[in-house]
Amino acid sequence: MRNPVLHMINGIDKRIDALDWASLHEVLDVQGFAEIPALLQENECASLRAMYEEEARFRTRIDMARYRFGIGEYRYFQAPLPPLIQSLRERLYPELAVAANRWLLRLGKEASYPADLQPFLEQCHRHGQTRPTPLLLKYEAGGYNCLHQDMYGDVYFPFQVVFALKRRDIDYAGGEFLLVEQRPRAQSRGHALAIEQGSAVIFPTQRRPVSGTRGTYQTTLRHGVSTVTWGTRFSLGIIFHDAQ
Ligand SMILES: O=C(O)CCC(=O)C(=O)O
Ligand SMILES: [Fe+2]
Repeated sequence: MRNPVLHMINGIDKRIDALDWASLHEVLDVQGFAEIPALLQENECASLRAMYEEEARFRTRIDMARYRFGIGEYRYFQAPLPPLIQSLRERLYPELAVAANRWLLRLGKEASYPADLQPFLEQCHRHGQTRPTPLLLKYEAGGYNCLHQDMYGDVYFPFQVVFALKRRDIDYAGGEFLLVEQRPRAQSRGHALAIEQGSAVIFPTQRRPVSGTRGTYQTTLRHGVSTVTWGTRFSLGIIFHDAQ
């Protein structure tokens, strides 16, 4: 177990390095998604929530009902990203790129994801995807997010990460993070994840490889949020590919 005092004083970079990545990789390979326990501190969650009201930080605001995406609102940050979010994106990327390349190999494909975020973003930029995608989401009672995928152009990274920024059953109830896995020629399987404040889920953007008796096949995943029954739920989405 990590020393809780060290955990408090260490910056986010050190906290990410100190995660049990061996077990996260194993869990990702076996079940396709993995929970990261308490990575953000309470004051960090509070400061991220407070940013929501600072209009100048965002490039786009989406009223989900308008597009029939659900009920709630989200805002995409504009460049330059706040340092905490930049660090999360930069520091989570390299481990997830290792997993992404391992998944390509399992499918008999060549490893193609650069080891670091910057060259990956340059690939996005060459495809006209230049707008940053990290976002804050806010749902009031009655809010929800329909099952969806977040691809914003030809280039996309196969993992994304979502952080809960409010306390379950104290600040809000319901609002589980949903993942539905569509299996070829079989019924879909759903997962409802109750994420604690400061914790996160790593999940596949689009597909994941599954090893079967006749080799490796792929399932398709969609994610969303179940109805918030009371209170306000805030979350932070870290998407690694930029948008068109
Ligand atoms: O609010 C949530 O937990 C869902 C976030 C989401 O859709 C995303 O990060 O792409
Ligand atoms: Fe999403």
